[in-house]
Amino acid sequence: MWIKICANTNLDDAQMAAELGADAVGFVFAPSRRRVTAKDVAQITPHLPTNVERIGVFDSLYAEEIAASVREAGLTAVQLHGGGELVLARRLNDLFEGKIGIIQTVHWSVDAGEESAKAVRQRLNAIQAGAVIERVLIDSKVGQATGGTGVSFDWAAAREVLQSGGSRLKMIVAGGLRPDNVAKAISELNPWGVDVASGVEKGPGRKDPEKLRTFIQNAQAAKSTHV
Ligand SMILES: O=C(O)c1ccccc1NCC(=O)[C@H](O)[C@H](O)COP(=O)(O)O
Repeated sequence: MWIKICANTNLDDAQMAAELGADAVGFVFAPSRRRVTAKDVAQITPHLPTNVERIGVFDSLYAEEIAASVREAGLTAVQLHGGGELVLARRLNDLFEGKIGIIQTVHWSVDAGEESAKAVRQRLNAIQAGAVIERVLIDSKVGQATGGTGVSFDWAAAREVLQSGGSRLKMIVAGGLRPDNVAKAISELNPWGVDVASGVEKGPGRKDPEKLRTFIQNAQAAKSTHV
């Protein structure tokens, strides 16, 4: 199970996540209480183990702007968290000659009922047909808030959508995950990976060591049949 610990704001938290077994650490460049700058992240990334992915979360729709932050901050992957037409992913792929990881966020609107399932299914089909993005992160949208909400979407409604709509994509589940529910999310949705921000914090932008340890242990121990 691939595990991303997101919304890091300081070196101690990012190093702790890596030491406890996270596969990736995330930094939020989108508007957020946990927002960081490329300059901040450039002070952190050189001190992380090279096998840990360093992922920037962007809502920008401008590839050149994102690329400048990637270079300055020493990132290995981007999470496209804004509207994200495939043209943006293609442009980034070209700019980095395929040597950048690209994760596309697809939002599940928790207020939209059955329309959410339909919208996510359409989005997954389009992404799969575009053949430029390999990994998709499904996150909750709550009102206008698109990340770090601490709210989970309807896993029962999502199960069939995620397993059929985009079966060649690597699915990452986010939104309201915590140490006590991550195993249930994995058993219900059988994702390729999981992602968490607020569920392992003691306050915005500050990780809680015990929550982090338990989250990673529980995610690693959960059975997933994803291949
Ligand atoms: O974490 C944020 O504050 C944030 C704000 C705005 C856009 C994205 C943001 N985070 C991106 C992530 O990938 C989070 O891990 C994801 O939204 C899950 O957050 P949470 O529900 O708090 O675990």
